[in-house]
Amino acid sequence: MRVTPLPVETSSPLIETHDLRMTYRVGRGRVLRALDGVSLAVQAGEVLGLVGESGCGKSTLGRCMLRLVRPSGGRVVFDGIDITAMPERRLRPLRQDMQMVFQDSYAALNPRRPVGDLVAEPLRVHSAPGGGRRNGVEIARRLVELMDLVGLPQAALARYPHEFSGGQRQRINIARALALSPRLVVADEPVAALDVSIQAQIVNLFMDLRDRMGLTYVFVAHDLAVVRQISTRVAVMYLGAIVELGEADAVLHHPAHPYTAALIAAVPEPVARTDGLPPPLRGDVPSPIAPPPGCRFHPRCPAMRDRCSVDPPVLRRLPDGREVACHYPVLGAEPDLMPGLPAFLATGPAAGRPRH
Ligand SMILES: Nc1ncnc2c1ncn2[C@@H]1O[C@H](COP(=O)(O)OP(=O)(O)OP(=O)(O)O)[C@@H](O)[C@H]1O
Repeated sequence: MRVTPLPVETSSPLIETHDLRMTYRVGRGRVLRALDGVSLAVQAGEVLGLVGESGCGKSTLGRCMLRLVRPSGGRVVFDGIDITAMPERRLRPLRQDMQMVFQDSYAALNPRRPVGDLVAEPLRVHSAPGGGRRNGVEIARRLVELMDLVGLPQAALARYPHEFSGGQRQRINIARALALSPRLVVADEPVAALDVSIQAQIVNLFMDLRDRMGLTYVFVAHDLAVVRQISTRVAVMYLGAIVELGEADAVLHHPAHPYTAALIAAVPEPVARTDGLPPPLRGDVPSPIAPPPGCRFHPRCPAMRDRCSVDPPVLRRLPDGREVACHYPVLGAEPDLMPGLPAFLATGPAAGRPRH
């Protein structure tokens, strides 16, 4: 099942980041750049899939967007309001509109409290829409609605987290995240820890809830099949930066950045293309403490040329509307359009790299 794009407002994005930076001091005066200038905008009703290898900054970006952490630089704007440096007291009412679902379904749930208590917590902590506290009857009614929404029986409310399977616990986490009817949900690898058969059910639940509640998602996942199923647009990250951003079908069927092409090729059963795929990625992601000069992907890139090792490419718009940070984007990523690709396929990056 593919997601049906909702009518997207083009005027003002629900969430925007501008040149977002997040650095961590990691000892001996060294600085790790987890985010190095990320700018993007997500319109209401969109599902933005965030993909990239482990450590490229996906979770950090999600956390900065929701201001669970304060970025080191740049701006985060939610619904037109700059929340970058907003104190917690002022952020509090906005938090109802922005929720997160995490990968570990167990960690977020206190094992000593029944599900009803856990899901009711945000309803008790935050005021009702008209102001004032919700009473017991209102909370009980909302709990029943939420169980129905996420496909759990009402009896689940009286049980404890350990009595549920991973998929059911993730449904409980989703119910909790949706309790206050948020507008934006950042889901950080929400199905990665689940069995494949259960993954599909939870992804379908996310899609169904998005349609029913008009939600906007930022969906972090390393699994491209999942991302393709749910996303309207996709942002591909590498070492703290976006390297490709565009419509999901365009990016995943016709990758323009060699890194995107390589990620797709790394999927055991390709999600999008079955012919002439470029090689799976070889080697590890370099350290974000000392990223390579020029294009950060150049040491692993099968299409690398001299310029790539000295001149950092900026994200620029291609004629089809997508944005790509590559000096030599390859629309379609056909092997014959990407120099060095067949050799890379056979032998790996060092031998396959074209000589200039
Ligand atoms: N609190 C922290 N202190 C130091 N470094 C951190 C901290 N949080 C994240 N990092 C580093 O920032 C970089 C980006 O991490 P992040 O978790 O955002 O990546 P990711 O793409 O979500 O990876 P994964 O898929 O493994 O979760 C990594 O190099 C990580 O080690």
